[in-house]
This record gives sequence, C-alpha cells and structure tokens, in this order.
Amino acid sequence: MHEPDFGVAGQTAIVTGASQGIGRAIAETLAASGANVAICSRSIDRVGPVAEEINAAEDAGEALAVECNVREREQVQDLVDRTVEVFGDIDALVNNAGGEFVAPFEDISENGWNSIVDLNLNSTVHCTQLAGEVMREGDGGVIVNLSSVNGQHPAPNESHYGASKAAIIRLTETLAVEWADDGIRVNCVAPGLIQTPGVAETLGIRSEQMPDREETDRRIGHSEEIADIVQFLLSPAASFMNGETVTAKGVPRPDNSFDVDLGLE
Ligand SMILES: CCCCCCCCC/C=C/C(=O)SCCNC(=O)CCNC(=O)[C@H](O)C(C)(C)COP(=O)(O)OP(=O)(O)OC[C@H]1O[C@@H](n2cnc3c(N)ncnc32)[C@H](O)[C@@H]1OP(=O)(O)O
Ligand SMILES: NC(=O)C1=CN([C@@H]2O[C@H](COP(=O)(O)OP(=O)(O)OC[C@H]3O[C@@H](n4cnc5c(N)ncnc54)[C@H](OP(=O)(O)O)[C@@H]3O)[C@@H](O)[C@H]2O)C=CC1
Repeated sequence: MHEPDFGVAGQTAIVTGASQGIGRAIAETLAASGANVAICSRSIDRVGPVAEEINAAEDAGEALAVECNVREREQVQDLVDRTVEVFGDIDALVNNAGGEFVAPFEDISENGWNSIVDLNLNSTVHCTQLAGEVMREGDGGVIVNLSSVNGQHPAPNESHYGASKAAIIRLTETLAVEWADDGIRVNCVAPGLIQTPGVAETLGIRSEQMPDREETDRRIGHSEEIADIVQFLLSPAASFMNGETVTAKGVPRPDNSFDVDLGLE
C-alpha cells in the first residue's frame, strides 16, 4: 500500500526572516522534522537564540544562524556560501522575509514604494538566483515563496505590498517552467491574516486574543499553520506540485471581519 512521504529529514533548508513569526515557525517545524536549517535575519542577536533553541532540542536537525539583510545581495551570497560550507549543499529555500506598512497609495513616497518592493520582491530574486545556482549545479531542489492573499486580491492601503506579493506569484510560475529541467520545484504560499509579532506591531493584535488552532470558525491564523504547508511543499508528497500557489486563510467572513478587534476602520 502507498504511504505518503511528508518528510524533510536530511534536507538542508535556508529560511529567511526566521527570528520571529512565520519564518521562525517554519525553521522550527523543519528542524523538528530532521532538516538542517540555515536561518537569517537582520540581527544575529535576534536570530541567534532561535538557532540555539533548535540546536538544544533532541532529535532535531541542526541550525546555523547568519546575520543577513536579504535586501543586500552580497549578504545573501554570504548566507548561501556559509550554508554550503557548514551543511555541504542546499536542498530547499524558503523566501519568507518580508514586510509592509499600511498607507494610501497617494501617500507612499518613491523611497517608501521602493523599500517594500525591495524587501519583498527583490530580496526573493537575490535569494532565488544565488541559492538556485547551487541547486542547479547540484541535484536540484525545492523553493517556497511567501506571497499573501493581498497578492491575489486587492486590499486598500496595501498597493505596494500587494503589487510585490502578486509579482512573487508570477515569478514563481515562471521559474517553475524555466527550472523544471534542473530538477527544481518552485511554489508559493499565500496566507491570510496570521498572528505574528510583525502583525501585532502593525495592527495591534495581542496573542491572548487568539482563538485556538482547533477552532474551525472564522479566525486569524497561527504561524504553525503556514509552516505545516511549507513542509508539505518541500516534501516528496508534493512532487507533482510546481508553480502553484496554496492559499491558507481559514473561512473568511463576507465582510472580511475577524473574531478580534484589529483596530482598523
Ligand atoms: C481586514 C483587514 C485586513 C488587513 C490585511 C493586512 C494583511 C497584513 C499582512 C501582513 C503582512 C506582513 O508582512 S506583516 C509583517 C509586518 N512587519 C513588518 O513590516 C516589519 C518589517 N518592517 C520593516 O522592515 C520596515 O519598517 C519597512 C517598512 C520595510 C521599511 O524599511 P526601511 O529600512 O527602508 O525603512 P525606512 O527607511 O524607515 O522607510 C523607508 C520609506 O518608507 C516610508 N514609510 C515607512 N513607514 C511608512 C508609513 N507607515 N506610511 C508611509 N510611509 C512610510 C518612509 O517614510 C521612507 O520613505 P521616505 O520618507 O520617502 O524616505
Ligand atoms: N502575518 C501575516 O498576516 C502575513 C504574512 N505574510 C508574509 O509572511 C512573511 C512573514 O511575515 P511575519 O512573520 O508576519 O513577519 P514578522 O514581521 O513577524 O517577521 C519578519 C521576519 O523577517 C525578518 N526580516 C525583516 N526584514 C528583513 C531583511 N531585510 N532581511 C532579513 N530578514 C528580515 C525579521 O527579522 P529581523 O527583524 O530580526 O531582521 C523577522 O524575522 C512575510 O513575507 C509576510 O509578508 C503574508 C501574508 C500574511
């Protein structure tokens, strides 16, 4: 009988933006499943403790923490080089680092626009080209990009973010075709609203307001619910998925409201 293989044990995965939130949950999930993870953020003081926690866990993969601003291509090259140096190869890349601010289109300066496109889209290009080079020269690999429901549907005051996240979906689809012969699968996850420190900062949601993961009613999501999907996409079970975007947003209300007060108009 066929048994599905959702495993990632033995893989080496780069996870960007892993000091908190969704990226941290992805790193911890993959490591708990036996993958080695190279994790980065802009501050070694913030990402270092995540690696220490993973390395202290029994039966988990190993973690390497690297200070790397993914907007800086030479820092991304250093992340890739150190990953290969320590773990020998790169099997998986999760382009998670990203962010936004909320503002009406007419109030976004040229620098403001560029900072969000740079953080979300250009950083994905840097990491994918540089880690992809290692994968293409080796025996292939798997890439998962973090898009957003805001890359699939319009949301007011998110023009820069939505445009950058929509572009990530088309980049994913294009690379899935271009790199198929290199043995590389490229897929996207498009989360709805997930409770993370970044969202708490932007929207003021407190973790004690969060409903349990078990609740199936309309609610805000947990980082682990995105991490589980990323692990699936990296695993052999997803071998026939390429160029896809997996949306995870629970059951939205028709008016897009949530069970917690977001403090939004
Ligand atoms: C129903 C509900 C569904 C709601 C649905 C909501 C969905 C939310 C989904 C959540 C998605 C997430 O990503 S949540 C994660 C959120 N966390 C984060 O974003 C934290 C990470 N943030 C950052 O790294 C930074 O703050 C980031 C925004 C990228 C800017 O980085 P920089 O270092 O380039 O920053 P700065 O130099 O300070 O700013 C660059 C320019 O941006 C401008 N800028 C910065 N903040 C601005 C603001 N609030 N309004 C206007 N402009 C702003 C500055 O004025 C600068 O332009 P000039 O003045 O012209 O120079
Ligand atoms: N939360 C949500 O509702 C949703 C999130 N997403 C996407 O998921 C991803 C993660 O979001 P979330 O966990 O909420 O974000 P958080 O703001 O909570 O965390 C962002 C992470 O990225 C790191 N980071 C930020 N900028 C850089 C940079 N330039 N270089 C390297 N690392 C960086 C931060 O680390 P440090 O500050 O230490 O550098 C931190 O670890 C993003 O791409 C986001 O757009 C998509 C849809 C919904």
